Amino acid sequence: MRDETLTEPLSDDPVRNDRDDVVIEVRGLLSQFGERSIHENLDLDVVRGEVLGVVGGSGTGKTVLLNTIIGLKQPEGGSIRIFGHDTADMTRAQAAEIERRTGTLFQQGALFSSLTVLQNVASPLVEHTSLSKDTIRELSEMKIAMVGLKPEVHHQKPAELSGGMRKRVGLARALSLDPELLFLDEPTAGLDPIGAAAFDELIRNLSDDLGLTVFMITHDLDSLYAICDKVAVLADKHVVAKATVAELERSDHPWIKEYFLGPRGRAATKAA
Ligand SMILES: Nc1ncnc2c1ncn2[C@@H]1O[C@H](COP(=O)(O)OP(=O)(O)OP(=O)(O)O)[C@@H](O)[C@H]1O
Repeated sequence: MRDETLTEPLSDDPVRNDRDDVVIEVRGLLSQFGERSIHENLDLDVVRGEVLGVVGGSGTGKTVLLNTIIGLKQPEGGSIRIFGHDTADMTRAQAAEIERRTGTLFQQGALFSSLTVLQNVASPLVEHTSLSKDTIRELSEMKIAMVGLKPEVHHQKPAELSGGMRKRVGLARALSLDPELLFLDEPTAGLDPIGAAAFDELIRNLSDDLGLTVFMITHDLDSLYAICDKVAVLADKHVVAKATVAELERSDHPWIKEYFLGPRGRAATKAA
């Protein structure tokens, strides 16, 4: 159960929205590996058009939550609805439709090392559409330009690129099917502060321009302040709060307090 004291300083209902523009609805989620539970009774709503930051201590289950929402891990209990479809009860066609409407940037980029940048970005289009080769190439080139990469990279392999460029290629691939919903697992991890700020700005602009809903796991406080509309906090095996950073700064939860009001949190507040 959520700590009721936490709901006090936060807006309306911090975790559940009960609104019809909910894109992801998680209810009573139970996630386990063997006997060990990672999530218990976890509720979360992600609302259309919001950039949601997902934070929590190391090992609290942020990546497991993402993997469970996108269907890479089956939940042991509870329910998950994406675009109104219950993920436990979908036809293959519905699952394919959801895959087409979502894009994911995994923590390590998960690029195919033997393929060029262009081939990597094109791969979801090859898999999910019957477009001609020329159209796929043109669309992929557009996505590569959209994430701020030059045409010179088209024929390079991932290993020839910097970490920041690889992240951008991963983002271009995640955007290749024009998703409505984007999952990002620590997109700025491993980037220098300037590269991270540029990547943050890119995500915010994409969200604003394309109306994307973004689910972004991050440890990067600067990203939370710079681009997130709301932040969901994972602790004690569930989402203990979902609120704006300003609201979370007033929370009494010990982990949230330490996170936002500790030295790094204060530095990020000043910089924001
Ligand atoms: N395939 C697996 N088998 C067993 N345990 C797993 C597996 N995947 C994750 N776990 C465990 O689930 C817990 C949550 O892992 P997860 O990667 O979701 O944490 P996280 O919050 O994303 O952490 P970090 O911030 O360090 O990336 C960890 O204790 C991890 O060891």
